[in-house]
Amino acid sequence: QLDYYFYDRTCPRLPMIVKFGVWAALKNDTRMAASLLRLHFHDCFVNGCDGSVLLDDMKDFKGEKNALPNRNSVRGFEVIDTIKEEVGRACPATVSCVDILTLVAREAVVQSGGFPWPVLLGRRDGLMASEKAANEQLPSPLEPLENITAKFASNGLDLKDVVVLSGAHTIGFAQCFTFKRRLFDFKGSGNPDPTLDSSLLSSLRSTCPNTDSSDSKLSPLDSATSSTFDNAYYKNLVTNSGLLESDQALMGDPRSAGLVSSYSKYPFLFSKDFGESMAKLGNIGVLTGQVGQIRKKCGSVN
Ligand code: HEM
Ligand SMILES: [Ca+2]
Ligand SMILES: [Ca+2]
Repeated sequence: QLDYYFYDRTCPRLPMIVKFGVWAALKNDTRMAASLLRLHFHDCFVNGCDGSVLLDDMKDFKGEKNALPNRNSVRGFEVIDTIKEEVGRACPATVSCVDILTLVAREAVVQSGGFPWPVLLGRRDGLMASEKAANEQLPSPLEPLENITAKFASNGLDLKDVVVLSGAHTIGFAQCFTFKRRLFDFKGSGNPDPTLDSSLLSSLRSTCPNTDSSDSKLSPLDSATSSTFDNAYYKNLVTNSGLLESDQALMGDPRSAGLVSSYSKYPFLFSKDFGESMAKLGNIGVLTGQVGQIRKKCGSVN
């Protein structure tokens, strides 16, 4: 029921407004590309792509913004709100917040040097959000690949999608607390993670000293090219230079390691597969037809 031309007649300026809105946001803050891409992922993994992540706490439910994986971590809501207002001026009550977020995620990748992919449109905004579902369904960097793969599987995504979509970590940053146990006392061993390159280890230890006060310091997910959407993420994994445990864990299973190796050698293959997996991600649990609504403001239901 989604289609590529959904707003062609009703909002022809939509693509330009999204493009400009993302450009203006990245001009001030290149990291925002990563944050917007992640916001789309965190929406689609919790009750499908329905804009739930954008909702503030309401009278009858707690939103997802304060769920553990999101609190003090996801960002970019103001960018979505600004674009939504602009779209609303051009085409009142026409374009859903979730479609804007989906288009923004692609635009963020393209403006960071990645390739575009076709995006189906016509998703409608959901009426609720769930802090509990966000806590339960979003993957943690500390859980094993099997668990992460199971969370993807419950959204209709397979191991290949896990490997391909993890490539989103070619841009953006992580806070020290998300990977710190690799640096000092890995799983109670008293030693650092043996699958962490020693020169990366020493530079991470200087960014993230072994004190609680370093917990929110930032380190690039891709130490080679943190603001370019390329295949350097996979090259890093091949040389034990992934940042998160869940990143480096892709080398720990022969099936995922094989894919990592291919993407490290063939950037075009990565771009093609990334687009295909992003299209799958963007179609998870969508609302169409008369279900849901077109929100007036992305932070609240009408
Ligand atoms: C495979 C399981 C995944 C895990 C365990 C994971 C975990 C994380 C963690 C812990 C961070 C750092 C958050 C912080 O420090 O505040 C992060 C950042 C990020 N994640 Fe993931 N992630 C996963 C998959 C994905 C997917 C599928 C995408 C998008 C398609 C994605 C896109 C991003 C981006 C772009 C950032 C950087 C955000 C920024 O700089 O604001 N991640 N992820
Ligand atoms: Ca959602
Ligand atoms: Ca990169």
